[in-house]
Amino acid sequence: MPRKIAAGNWKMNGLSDAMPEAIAIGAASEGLDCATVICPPATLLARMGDAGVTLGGQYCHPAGSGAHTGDVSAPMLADAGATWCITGHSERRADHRETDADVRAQTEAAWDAGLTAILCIGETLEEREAGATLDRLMAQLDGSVPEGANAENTVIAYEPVWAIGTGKTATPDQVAEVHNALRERLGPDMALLYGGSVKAANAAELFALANVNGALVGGASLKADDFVPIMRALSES
Ligand SMILES: O=C(CO)COP(=O)(O)O
Repeated sequence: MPRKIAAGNWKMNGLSDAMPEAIAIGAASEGLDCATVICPPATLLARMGDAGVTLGGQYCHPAGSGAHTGDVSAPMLADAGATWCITGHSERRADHRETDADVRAQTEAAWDAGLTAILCIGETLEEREAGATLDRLMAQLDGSVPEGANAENTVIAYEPVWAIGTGKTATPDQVAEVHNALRERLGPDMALLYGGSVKAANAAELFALANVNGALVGGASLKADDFVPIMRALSES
């Protein structure tokens, strides 16, 4: 059985006054039948160690250290308290021109530092409208999932690019079609998360789908009042 995971991606949001949100999320996560992971900006990782929530990075450089100004490595994330790391988020693929090969190298670096990777894939609206969704996703898996990926070291997040931050959640049918194909491809044990405008109002119907094992949540993970109902819906699913 795949594990259930409610993951929050805070993206480039969060100053030190966000600590009470993390603490409230950590407190609410106790006793739930799912894992809760918050991926804050790197600047908050170390100080969120006491919040009682599992932590992840949002990206890691393929190298462990070196002359890479402004970057953060997987060992640094682990040193700051992270045990997870997002790789291949579409915003990084777009903003930083990260390729599948880059994502693959980052994922290997995350594993080497003992981090579990949340590896993201997703199609653009153009690709969906061209009927190329599954081909695109399978190509991303081919290119970015390293040899040796398993249910312990890797979670796959399906995030349609057109559903991120737009309020346009994929329909349950659209999510089911993709997740069923991912399940067939990746085997019975790997956790498959959906991401893209997940909120309390749509979480339960997404988690009711057979091959949805959780969510990677952006905007609705920033406040405990928004995220905790999503965590609870997953726990109860
Ligand atoms: O990109 C996402 C999570 O990684 C989804 O973001 P939103 O939940 O804000 O749409």
